[in-house]
Amino acid sequence: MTVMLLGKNGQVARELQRTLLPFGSLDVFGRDRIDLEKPETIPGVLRDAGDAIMIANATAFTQVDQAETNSAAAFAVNQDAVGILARQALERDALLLHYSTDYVFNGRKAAPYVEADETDPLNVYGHSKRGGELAITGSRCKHLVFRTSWVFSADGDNFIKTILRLAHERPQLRVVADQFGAPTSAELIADVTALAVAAYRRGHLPDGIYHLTASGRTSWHGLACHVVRRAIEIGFEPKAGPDDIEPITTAEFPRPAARPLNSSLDCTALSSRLGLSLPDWRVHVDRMLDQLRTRGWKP
Ligand SMILES: NC(=O)C1=CN([C@@H]2O[C@H](COP(=O)(O)OP(=O)(O)OC[C@H]3O[C@@H](n4cnc5c(N)ncnc54)[C@H](OP(=O)(O)O)[C@@H]3O)[C@@H](O)[C@H]2O)C=CC1
Ligand SMILES: Cc1cn([C@H]2C[C@H](O)[C@@H](COP(=O)(O)OP(=O)(O)O[C@H]3O[C@@H](C)C(=O)[C@@H](O)[C@H]3O)O2)c(=O)[nH]c1=O
Repeated sequence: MTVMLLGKNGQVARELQRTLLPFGSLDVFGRDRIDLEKPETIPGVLRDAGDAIMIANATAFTQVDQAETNSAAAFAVNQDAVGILARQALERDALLLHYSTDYVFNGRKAAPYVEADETDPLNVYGHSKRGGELAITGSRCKHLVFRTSWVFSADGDNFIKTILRLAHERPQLRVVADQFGAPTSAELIADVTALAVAAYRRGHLPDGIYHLTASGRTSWHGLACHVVRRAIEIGFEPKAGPDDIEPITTAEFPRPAARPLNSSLDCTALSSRLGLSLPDWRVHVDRMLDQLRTRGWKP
């Protein structure tokens, strides 16, 4: 019983190497084995690897601003490769696990987004990820797609580490305070993925797209202030404290890619089916900071 996992060193990929183990022997495909910017090479590589009961795709072109100028790579990895994986899953009758993003929405809804809400991505990354979703749902393969948001882990590159670094370099920071969402740990995503797969196998969870984030909401500014405050409490010594982080508007921090103002995802569909209470976003942020401290991580 082989589980093919695409992605090796990514935030979610690393955690899935822990939580998918009970479902079969893991065959991990890093960039060295499959380059998803060349989607046409995927069928050959997977054929040589043999059969599988599950294909988990934790890869993506995740550099949101770079996607604006390298849309060919973003669409190859986030859409075209995903379509090929869906066909591979269908041919093998394997379950395809896949991840998508809050950035498929335009962020203009006042309330948290539910799965059935209309998508309307604002940037190339969001368009390419929506393309990946459609490639799966249009393929008739067995699938679970989890839309998540603002992902972090102690191993990965993410906003939290960026803010810790900046706070150690500069006495003052400026961070947007009008984009809202739920910071979500790769650990939580991988844990809930395993629960979802188990429920799927028991027939308790149908194929589909599900929202999966931590609970609660904050802005990037709220997250940055929390991170710096907590970091000081556990012994980091940044130059900037929480009061030195200026709240600014999106317009005051121009970036190549537009980002949604409301990134909140309503996770009721998944949590109610799994009988789960998703933890507040602060729980795993604090855990990650503790991990960094214990490891002696230097910002
Ligand atoms: N990061 C975030 O804030 C969010 C992420 N998501 C989604 O969650 C999923 C996981 O994201 P996350 O773990 O944060 O991503 P990371 O950026 O941490 O990791 C990206 C992964 O994609 C792989 N990859 C990228 N390009 C290629 C390529 N050309 N060929 C082969 N492999 C490639 C990398 O491979 P290797 O390990 O070999 O280097 C790595 O495993 C993605 O679908 C993403 O869209 C959704 C919302 C927020
Ligand atoms: C570093 C920094 C960022 N910002 C702003 C810019 C942006 O609006 C916001 C987040 O910045 P980042 O570029 O780190 O995050 P970004 O790459 O937009 O993060 C997104 O990644 C993709 C993969 C997803 O799917 C999304 O869910 C989301 O996590 O914070 C500041 O205001 N000040 C700063 O010093």
